[in-house]
Amino acid sequence: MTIYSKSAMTRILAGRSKRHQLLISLTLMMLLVFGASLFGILTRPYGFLAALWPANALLLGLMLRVPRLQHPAGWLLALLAYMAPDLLTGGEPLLAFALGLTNLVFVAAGALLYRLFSPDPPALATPASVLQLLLVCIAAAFFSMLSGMTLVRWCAPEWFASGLWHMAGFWFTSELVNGIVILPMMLTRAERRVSTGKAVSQDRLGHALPALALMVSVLMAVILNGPGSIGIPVPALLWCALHYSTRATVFFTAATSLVLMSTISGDLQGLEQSEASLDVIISARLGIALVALGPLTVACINSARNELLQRFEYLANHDHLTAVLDRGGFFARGQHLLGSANSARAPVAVMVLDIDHFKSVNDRYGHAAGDEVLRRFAQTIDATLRKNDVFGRTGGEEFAVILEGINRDSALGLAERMLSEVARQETPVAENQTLRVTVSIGLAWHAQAPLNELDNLLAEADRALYRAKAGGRNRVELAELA
Ligand SMILES: Nc1nc2c(ncn2[C@@H]2O[C@H](COP(=O)(O)OP(=O)(O)OP(=O)(O)O)[C@@H](O)[C@H]2O)c(=O)[nH]1
Repeated sequence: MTIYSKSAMTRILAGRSKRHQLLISLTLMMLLVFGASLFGILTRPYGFLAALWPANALLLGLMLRVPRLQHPAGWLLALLAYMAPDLLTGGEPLLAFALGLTNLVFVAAGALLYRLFSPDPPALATPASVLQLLLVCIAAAFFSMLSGMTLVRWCAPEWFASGLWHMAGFWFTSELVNGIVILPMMLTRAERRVSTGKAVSQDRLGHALPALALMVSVLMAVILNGPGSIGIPVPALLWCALHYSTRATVFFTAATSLVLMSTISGDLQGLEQSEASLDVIISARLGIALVALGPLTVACINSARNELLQRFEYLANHDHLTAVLDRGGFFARGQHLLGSANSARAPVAVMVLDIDHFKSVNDRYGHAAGDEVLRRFAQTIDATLRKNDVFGRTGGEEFAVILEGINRDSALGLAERMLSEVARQETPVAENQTLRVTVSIGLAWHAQAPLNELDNLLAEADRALYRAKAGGRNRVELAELA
């Protein structure tokens, strides 16, 4: 199953008061906007718009992930953080204000549009979310462009010497490409993949190949630097999308796009802002933005497919009532554990657990109550086990456990603890009525895991279980081994 881990921001904010959390979030937001704007300003040719402007997409992503930042104080502080680097680098106060407001228009429009799609914070996880990203970025870039064409033009008419339409195209594509390339980094959650059981060291070079191919193709694109350069990294990016997680693909796509953008914008530095050079940059930016959608979509489809496969695998190996391994899953994992215990010459313990007089629970309280007893019983036993122990439901009210590297006394002690935990557990079976059940356990322990089928070990434990039942139930019996 794919499990999403906590974001860095969530970890920083954990355990603090709400006010304290808001203060930390606002400070981090200001630092982010300030740093990203400063970086953008350094890529800005003299008297012109920046070649790379990640600040807006970063701020939008942050506001979407931490919605309480969308607060009057948040907007005001963000405006100041936009203006500060401009002023520190000798910018005109009025122009810095107009640019800051225009940047906020992108962020506010994006946040509003995402909220129209869904009240929940968006995540880049499905192909539909890539389409949503495109629509939001087009609309936000359009509104930001309108603001730029009015507010900024009024403050710095010289920026518009190359003509209104060209400037509109330049502004729009700049916001669009930065949005499509940067925003996914803020909207993708880390995926923790469940191990498939394959060797971890499996072909490290093979794992690195897509990334290496991408580096080579980006290098080729930079060296050739022609109109077709944008397409050169596409096959390698698609390979990365099929091979790595969505988050890694998002990172590779962003890095590739930023390299391509700075290469193309680098050509602008020192050039006259001729209509021809602006045309090239506008079309290149559009191309980069739209090309980036390909790997993002493939990564989302691939990750949704992997998640589905993992879900199927889970369903195929787990009992739907108790959520522990079913008979097939238990045998597959148990046999694997037995094999590794045998290779390590480690001791192994196998237990068979059977709830006592379970038939009478069904007969007296009904099948639903019996099901609840089974669920709670499974949870109780599971809570006594370690991560590597294998526990499953092997029959109706019969369960089994296999443990590696445990000595005889510890195995017996654990089984005794299971008896007492189960006997303590109360299960509601009717209104104002709870029920306690007991369990009998047959335990087979080997000082060194035998090269045996799991079936045989279970049969040994089963014979011990039979004696536990015959001996009065609610007890553990140790198998007498040859
Ligand atoms: N509620 C419920 N009952 C189940 C399920 N699977 C099996 N059972 C019941 O479990 C009972 C097992 O009863 P028996 O094998 O006679 O054993 P017991 O009553 O526990 O008696 P001892 O094992 O000898 O202590 C049967 O009544 C089955 O119908 C299930 O998924 N849900």
